Amino acid sequence: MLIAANIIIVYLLNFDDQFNDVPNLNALPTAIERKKIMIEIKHVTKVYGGTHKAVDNISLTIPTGEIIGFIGPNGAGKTTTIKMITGVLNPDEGEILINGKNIVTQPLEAKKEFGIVPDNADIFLRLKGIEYLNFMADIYEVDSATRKQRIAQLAKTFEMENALNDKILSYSHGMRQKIVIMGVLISDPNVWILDEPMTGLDPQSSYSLKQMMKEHAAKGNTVFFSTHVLEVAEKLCDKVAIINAGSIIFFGTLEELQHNHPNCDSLESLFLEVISHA
Ligand SMILES: Nc1ncnc2c1ncn2[C@@H]1O[C@H](COP(=O)(O)OP(=O)(O)OP(=O)(O)O)[C@@H](O)[C@H]1O
Repeated sequence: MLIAANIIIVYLLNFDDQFNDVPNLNALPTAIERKKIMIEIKHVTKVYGGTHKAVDNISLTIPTGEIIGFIGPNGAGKTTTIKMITGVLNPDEGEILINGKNIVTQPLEAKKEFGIVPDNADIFLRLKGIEYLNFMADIYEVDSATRKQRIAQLAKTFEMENALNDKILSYSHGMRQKIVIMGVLISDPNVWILDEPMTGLDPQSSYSLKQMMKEHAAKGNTVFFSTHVLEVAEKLCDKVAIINAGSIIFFGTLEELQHNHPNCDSLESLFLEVISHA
């Protein structure tokens, strides 16, 4: 009896040791999942034209389960960074891993881990919306039952049901943005990377997208998006990364940012303060 009790105690102690930083055992799988690192940017530099350092030795570690806002003034290096994360451009120095896959040396494996909404939604203009969605579903091997269900759901969310049989060429800017977002979401990637995703969206679609971003992160996934709209970043993000002239000048929570600058009462004033001292 005593031996059995000892075995149970030793087991419980070891169990507790393994998870001693997890406060709630009911939340165990999510807590462990959230410790995973999804995007690792290590000492990355990009030089245009041999001389212009658009991105200068930046490092960011982005875990799962969080929404990260990427903010900075015009020309700071946001799009260049996003293009390197997604394999559109190769860094001149450093490396980028998406869920452990190197975007330069393992591009096919790395690209399966994320979906990208680029800043320019003018793509595949000669295709009909539905053809584009099926094309994206084919690339990511989404089976027909799943794609049918996702297309119906996304079309409803973004109020695009009546537009899917029209050519993308005939769409407004906002509708083009919506079809690109739908094309990304159809494969349900773990990591969402979005470059200025709210631009051109009407209030309802913008609201829906923000809700979807929150739900996606709450499920233990990662959302990384650039924006100039600081109110959006303020309300939506778990953390912000601020880039200025190619360098990361802050990465952390808004509380941490505010702690460093107690006189500022909004992300806008914090942002202006940080940029002015950079
Ligand atoms: N293809 C290119 N060739 C040369 N220079 C470039 C190229 N693309 C960007 N740049 C320069 O690199 C810098 C960073 O540009 P980038 O587009 O990454 O900034 P950004 O933060 O996304 O800006 P914005 O908020 O205005 O979209 C800028 O000085 C820009 O002029």
